[in-house]
Amino acid sequence: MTSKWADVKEESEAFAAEMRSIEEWWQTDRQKHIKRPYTAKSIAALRNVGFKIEYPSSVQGGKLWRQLNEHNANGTYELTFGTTEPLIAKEMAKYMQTIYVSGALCGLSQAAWPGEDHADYPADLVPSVVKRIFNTQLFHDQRQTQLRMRYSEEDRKSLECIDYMLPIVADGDMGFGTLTGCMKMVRSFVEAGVAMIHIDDLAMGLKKFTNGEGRTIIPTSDYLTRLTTVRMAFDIMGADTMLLCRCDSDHAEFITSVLDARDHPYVLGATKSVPAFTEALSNGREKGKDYLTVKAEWKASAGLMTFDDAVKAVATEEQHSAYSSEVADKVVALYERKAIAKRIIGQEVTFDWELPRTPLGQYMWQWSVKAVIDRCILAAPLGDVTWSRQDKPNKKDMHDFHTSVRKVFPGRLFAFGFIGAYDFIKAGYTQEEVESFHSDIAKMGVVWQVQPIWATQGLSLHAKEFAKSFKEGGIAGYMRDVAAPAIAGMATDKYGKPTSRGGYLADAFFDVVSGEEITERA
Ligand SMILES: C[C@](O)(C(=O)O)[C@H](CC(=O)O)C(=O)O
Repeated sequence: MTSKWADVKEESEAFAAEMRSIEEWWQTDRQKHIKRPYTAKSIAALRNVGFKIEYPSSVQGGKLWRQLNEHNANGTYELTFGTTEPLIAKEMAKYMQTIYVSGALCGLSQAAWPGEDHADYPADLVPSVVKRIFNTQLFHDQRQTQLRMRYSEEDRKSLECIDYMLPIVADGDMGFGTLTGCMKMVRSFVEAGVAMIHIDDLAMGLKKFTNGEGRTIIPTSDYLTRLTTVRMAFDIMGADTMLLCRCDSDHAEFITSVLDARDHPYVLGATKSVPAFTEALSNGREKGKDYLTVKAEWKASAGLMTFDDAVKAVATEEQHSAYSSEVADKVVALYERKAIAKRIIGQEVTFDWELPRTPLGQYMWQWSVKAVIDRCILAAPLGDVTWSRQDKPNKKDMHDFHTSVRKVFPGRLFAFGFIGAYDFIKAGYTQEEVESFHSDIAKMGVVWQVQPIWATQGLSLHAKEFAKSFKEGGIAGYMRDVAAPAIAGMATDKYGKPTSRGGYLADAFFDVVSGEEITERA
C-alpha cells in the first residue's frame, strides 16, 4: 500500500493548511457576507485534502456575483428568460448577460416522462441540461477564438466578438429530498458549470396547480437545513457558486409541521368546538359534497384564526396590548403564548391547530408579508440573493418585502420571476407602471429578473405559427420567410463568409493534426 502522507505530522500540516485556506477564502469579498453554522475545520475534514479541483462553476459564480453587484451599484438589472435548448442559449448571448434553466421546462420537455413542475424527475436532469448549455458555450467561445485568430488585428475590429460564457442560473427546486440527495444534486450542478442555483421552502410532493389548493411549505428550520446543506456542499467543493434563497411562503396555505416555534404565530387553529376537518370531509362526502365546498364550510364554522388573533378576539384592549408586548420581537412557542394569555386574561383561550389538519397531515397556514420577511431574513445569511416568489404581482407587498429585508441587510441582492399569466393591470398597476416595472424594482435591489418559462408561451407560439405557414407556403414560403432573413442576419467576415457556425473549427482540427498553421490566414 502507498501511504498518502509521509507521516501523520505531514498529514496534520496539510490539514491545517487546508483549514487556513478555507478561513482565508471565507474572508474574500465574494464570501464574507455568508454566515455558516459550522467551522472551517469541519469543512476541511470533509474535503479531499491535498487534491484541489478548480470548478468552472466557481469562475461563473464569481462572474455573476460581479455582474449583479455592478447592477446593484448602478440601480440597473439583468433581465433574462428560461430555456433548455443550447441553440437558443447561443442566440441569447447577444442580448442577455445570463441564462436560466427552469425546472418546470425541464419537467415538461427534457424528462423521459413529461410532467408538471413537481421536481419528480431524476435529480441530475436539470444539471444535465445545464451541462449541455455550458458545453455549447465553451464550443462557441472556442470556435470564435479560432475564427478570430485567422484574422489580423485590423480585420478583427469589424468582426462580432461575443461573450458566450453567460453565467447559468438553474432551478434546484426543493433540493431533491434527503440531505445526502441534495448534496449529490449540488455536486452535479457544480460539475455542470452552473453559476447559481435556487432552493425553495416548498414541501416535496404536495404542489397543487389547479384544484384550488394553495402551496405547502416546510418549517423554517427545514428550509434553513436545505440551504445550509447546499452551502456546505459548495464549501466542501471550494466553489464560489452562488446560492439564491427562494421563498414560496407568499400565499402559501399549508405547512407540513409545527416543530419550529418561529412558525407558530402563523399557524391557524379552530377557536370553536367543531369536528376535525378530516371528519367533516368524510361526512361531506357521504352527502355528495366536494372537497372545496366542505373546506370552505368547515373553515367558516371553525372560527379559524391564528392564536394571536384568537387572543385579540376575547381580550380587552388593555389585556391585548399587555399580551402583545410580551410576545413581540421574540420567538414564543404556542404553549408559552397560551400560558401568557391565560395569565393576562384569566382564562384559557380556545385554540386547536390539530383540528384543521388535512387528510395529508398538513397544518393550515396564514400567510402574510411579515411571515415571508421573517423567513427570508433568517435565510439570507446562508445565501447570496433572495427571491420571494409571488403568484400575483402586488405593488405594496413588493415594496414592503424588499425594503424590510434591506433594513436588516442593506444592499441585499434580490431576484424576481415573472409568471407568464401575470395580469399586472388587474393587479392594480397602470400601463406606465408596467413599462417601468423592471427599473422600479431594480431600485429596490431586484437585480436579476427572469421570465422562467418563455418556451411554453413564446417558443410554442413561434412553433405554431411556423407549422401553419410551412403547411400553407411549403418550401417557397420557407425560403422567403425563414431562410432568407436567417441568412441575411448571419454574421459574416469582410469577404462575406458566415462566421457563426462550427465549420472552420471542425476543419482547423484536421489542419492542426496535419501540421498546418491555422492563425492569421483569412
Ligand atoms: C421558476 C419556476 O420554478 C420554474 O420551474 O421555471 C416556476 C415557473 C412557473 O411556474 O411559472 C415557478 O415559479 O415555480
